[in-house]
Amino acid sequence: MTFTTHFSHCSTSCNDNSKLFSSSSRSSPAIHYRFSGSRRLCRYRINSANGNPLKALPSLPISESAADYDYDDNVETGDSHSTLSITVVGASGDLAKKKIFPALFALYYEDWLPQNFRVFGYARTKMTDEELRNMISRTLTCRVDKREDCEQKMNNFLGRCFYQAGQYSSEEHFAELDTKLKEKEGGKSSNRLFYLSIPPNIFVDVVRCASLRASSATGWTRVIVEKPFGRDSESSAELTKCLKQYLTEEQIFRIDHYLGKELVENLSVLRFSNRVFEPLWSRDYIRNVQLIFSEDFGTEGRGGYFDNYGIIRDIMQNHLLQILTLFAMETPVSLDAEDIRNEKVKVLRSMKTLQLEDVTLGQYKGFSKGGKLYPGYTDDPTVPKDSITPTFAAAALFINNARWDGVPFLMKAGKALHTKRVV
Ligand SMILES: NC(=O)C1=CN([C@@H]2O[C@H](COP(=O)(O)OP(=O)(O)OC[C@H]3O[C@@H](n4cnc5c(N)ncnc54)[C@H](OP(=O)(O)O)[C@@H]3O)[C@@H](O)[C@H]2O)C=CC1
Ligand SMILES: O=C1O[C@H](COP(=O)(O)O)[C@@H](O)[C@H](O)[C@H]1O
Repeated sequence: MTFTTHFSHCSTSCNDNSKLFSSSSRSSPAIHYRFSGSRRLCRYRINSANGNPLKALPSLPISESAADYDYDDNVETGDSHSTLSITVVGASGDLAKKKIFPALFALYYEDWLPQNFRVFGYARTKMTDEELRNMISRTLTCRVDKREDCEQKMNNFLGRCFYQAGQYSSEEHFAELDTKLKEKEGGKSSNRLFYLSIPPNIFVDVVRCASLRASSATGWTRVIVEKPFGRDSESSAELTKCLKQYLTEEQIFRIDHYLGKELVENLSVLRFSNRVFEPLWSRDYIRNVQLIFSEDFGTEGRGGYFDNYGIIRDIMQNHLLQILTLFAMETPVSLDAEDIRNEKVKVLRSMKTLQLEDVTLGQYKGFSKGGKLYPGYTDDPTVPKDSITPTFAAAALFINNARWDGVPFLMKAGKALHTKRVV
């Protein structure tokens, strides 16, 4: 039997970050999960009723004038005495546009955010508040089965979005951000969340500037860090060391959004709660395991990040490796995060070091089809013309343990391929 894993497209969800928006500080762990001023407990998983991704409704028409939005400037937004300020650092980028702003809106739409929240975009690109709102409004969607008030909710959400331009290594610019945050927080006790939607090589600069000049003096400050966590084990260790100069471990939330995908989440349940599968889950019945990530679009302006990392660091080392370890691990003592992590580490330690002859690399070239021109990787203006960064990689990995000895785990990942699918 060949085991090929099918992954559905992403549902909006976070990993085990249940503490992310909670109002508790480290000294009061007992009240984790409850939003300040919120009516409900914080679960913040935003699947539609049938568990499928939130479906798109027509986007809000692009607003020409600021008057279209329900502005929130210093308006009392609830009865709570505290506020939540979410700053998306790298707000002009791909991840922010495609996933973070839509996910924040989904949280708001579903009533999972505290009453007094605001969203701030921060990046080097010059933008006004209105331009940020117009950019965000193009990506907002509502659930199909709950369309009521969708447009109104979008307007309300957009009215709570603000923008501050600045450099990532400038303490002065983060002090300006702090002034803006304070102005909108209106003297209330404030919790602050910084979402680092930027290339990892600038994480430390941002954390330094944000913690020295823009952290909350009256509530908690937390930071979400996106994969990849460094370029190699040395830079990853260095990154952790640097982050810890400014933050405690409890303030850092590392994200790999593939762990929030439905099938990935269900993998352990399928395996460990189903007695049919467990005896078949080994070299005796599985000839090979294939993990395939295929996108039908290229970098499209993301060269600033992608070209320094390439497809192995962008997809394989994190998303696909996480799935591989979940697939291959032994039964954990419990489904607690720490027990699962321990089993995953054992798989990684049993893996044979990857040999160069077991890897194939490639880079997509431009071509034309049916009169349409498809640009190559180095045609992207954000990519250096002489780049040799791989956009495609295939590798055969082996796990030297009793269960998987001799079974190849075939990983393939590529951008600008024929189809979009993760299999
Ligand atoms: N895109 C996606 O779907 C996903 C991305 N991620 C992760 O999110 C992070 C950001 O990715 P993504 O948004 O795609 O990347 P982008 O290339 O879109 O970069 C985000 C923003 O960072 C700034 N930036 C880009 N390159 C540089 C650079 N070399 N130096 C300083 N600033 C730079 C730019 O803002 P400005 O010029 O305005 O300052 C840009 O808009 C990465 O760690 C990635 O792994 C994780 C999951 C999914
Ligand atoms: O982490 C990343 O993931 C996206 C693909 O995510 P998906 O949820 O849309 O499958 C990828 O495009 C991007 O290069 C990478 O940084």
